[in-house]
Amino acid sequence: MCGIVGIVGATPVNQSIYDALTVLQHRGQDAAGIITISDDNFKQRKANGLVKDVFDSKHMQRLKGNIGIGHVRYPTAGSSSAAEAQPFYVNSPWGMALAHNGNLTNATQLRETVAVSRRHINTTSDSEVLLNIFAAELDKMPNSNLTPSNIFTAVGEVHRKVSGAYGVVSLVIGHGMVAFRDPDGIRPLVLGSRKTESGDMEYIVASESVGLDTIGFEVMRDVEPGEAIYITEDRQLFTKQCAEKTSLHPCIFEYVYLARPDSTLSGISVYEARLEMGRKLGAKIKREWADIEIDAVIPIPETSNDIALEISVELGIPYRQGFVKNRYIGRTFIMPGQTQRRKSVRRKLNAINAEFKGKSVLLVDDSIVRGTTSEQIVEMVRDAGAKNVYFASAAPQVRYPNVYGIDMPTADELIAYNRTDEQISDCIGSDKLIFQDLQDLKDAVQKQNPDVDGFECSVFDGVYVTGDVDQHYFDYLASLRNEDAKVIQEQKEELASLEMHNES
Ligand SMILES: O=P(O)(O)OC[C@H]1O[C@H](OP(=O)(O)OP(=O)(O)O)[C@H](O)[C@@H]1O
Ligand SMILES: NC(=O)CC[C@H](N)C(=O)O
Ligand SMILES: [Mg+2]
Repeated sequence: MCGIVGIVGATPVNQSIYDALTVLQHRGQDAAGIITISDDNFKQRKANGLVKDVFDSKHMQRLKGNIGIGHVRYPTAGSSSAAEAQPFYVNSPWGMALAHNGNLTNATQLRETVAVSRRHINTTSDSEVLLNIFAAELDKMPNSNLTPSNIFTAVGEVHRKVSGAYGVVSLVIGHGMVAFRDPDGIRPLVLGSRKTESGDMEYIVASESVGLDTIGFEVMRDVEPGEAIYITEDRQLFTKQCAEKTSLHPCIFEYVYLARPDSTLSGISVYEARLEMGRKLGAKIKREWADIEIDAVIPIPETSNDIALEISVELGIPYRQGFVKNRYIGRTFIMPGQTQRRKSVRRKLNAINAEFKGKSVLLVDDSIVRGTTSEQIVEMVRDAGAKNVYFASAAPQVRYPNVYGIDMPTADELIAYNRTDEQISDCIGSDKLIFQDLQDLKDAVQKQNPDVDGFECSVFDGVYVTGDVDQHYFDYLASLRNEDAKVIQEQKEELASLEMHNES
C-alpha cells in the first residue's frame, strides 16, 4: 500500500504533487519520489525518506512542468534500497514513467517475458517490471503518435498479462498521463478535477480521496476496476474499461488500517466503516463478556481511536485516552524490519499511569498482526498498575500472508498463525482477548456500498481473488523474503544502485 498521485495541470504541478504526497504519507514512509515532464524531458527526484526530507526547495524548483506523478513507498517486493524508490522510468517508447501501488503475483514470470522483448530491468522491483510490460505494449502500437485507442489497447494487454493488485499512474512524454486499476479493484484509485481561476480544468488521480480534497480538487469518482484514464497534455480526458472481466473486491485492510479515516474509497467512508466496526465489536463484547467488569475503554493510538469510541458508546463504559502518541514517530507496522518496528512502539506510545492504576481496562486496536504493538502495550499497561487488561481487535485473526501490497509474505511471522485465541492472549499477556468476526467486519464495511462484489480478505480467510496464489508461491516468497535474506539483498543492492538522472 504505497501512495500514488498524478496531476495534469494548466500551471506547474510540483507543489500540488508534493502536498498530495504529504497527505498520503501514512501509506508509505520509506521513500518518496516525483517525476514531472518539462520541455519533453523528465525531471526527477526520488530518495529514501519522508516527503519532507526528500524534497528541498532546490529539487522543487527543478521539478518543472504542468504534468507529473508522485509516489510514497512502503516496499512489498524487491528491497527497500533507494534504487527501488518510485517513480521508475524508461526511455522507450517516447519516455515513460510509472508509479505503482500494490503487488504483482506473477512478477517473476513476467521478468522473463520482458527479457524476451529485449528490455532491461535494473532492479528487483515488481513495479519496474510492470512499467516495462506497459512500455513493451505501447511499443507495439503502429502510430508514431499514440491515440487514446492505442493506449487503451496497451492497458488491455497489461491486464491480460499481469496478475495481482495495482493502482497505477504513468506518464508518456509528448502525450499525457495514463492511470489504471487492477480488474478486481483490490487497490484504491480516485479521479478528481479542479478549475483554475482562469477557468481551465485540471485533473488528478490518487490512491485516496484525501489526496484530492486537501489540495483543492473535487472527487469525480473512483477509477473502476480494469478501467484506464488517459488525460492528454492539453487536458482532454478519455476513459475506457480495458479489462475483459472485472469485479469490485477492495482490500478490506484499507478500511481496517491502511487508509486515512477522512478518505472515501469505493463509495465507502473509511471513518464510517471504522465506527461500524466499533459498533459490531461492542455488541459482540456485550454478548460474550456480560460478566466482565470494565472501568474504561482505551484505544491504542492512532488508527483504533474511532473504533474504541463506538465500543465505549455501545458498552456504556467511559472512553479514556490512556496513551500519549509521539507525533514525530510514524506508523510502526509499515516500518521495514521487525527490530525497527519493535523499538518504535515504546518510543511512539507512552501510558498515562493515572488511567491504568488499579483499573480493569479494555484496550482496543484495529488489528493484531505480528503482535509487536499489543505485546509491548499490555506490558506497559501492567507496569502502570492495571488490575485487569482485556484486549479487543476490530479485525479478525490475521492468519494468512498478503500478496497484494501489504508486507506480510510469510504466515509464521503472524501471531495468530497456528494459535488459538487463548494462546494469542497468552502471547500478548492479556487476561482476555476478543476478535471481530469476519462476517461482522465485512458487513461493517459493505454497509455503505452494497454494490461491492466482495472484499479481498485473504489475510483473514486465505482466499486470494486473483486465483493464482498457492503454497508453491508462498514457499517461493518465504525463500525470497525472509528477514535475513532481505537485509543481505538490501546491502548488495545499495552498492549496485544506479541513481540515474536523479536531481541530487
Ligand atoms: O500487531 P502489529 O504487527 O503490531 O500490527 C498492528 C498494529 O500496527 C498498526 O499501528 P501503527 O503503529 O502502524 O499505526 P497507527 O498509529 O496508525 O495505529 C495497527 O494500527 C496496530 O496497532
Ligand atoms: N506497497 C506497495 O504498494 C508497494 C509497491 C511495489 N510493490 C514496491 O514494493 O515498491
Ligand atoms: Mg496502531
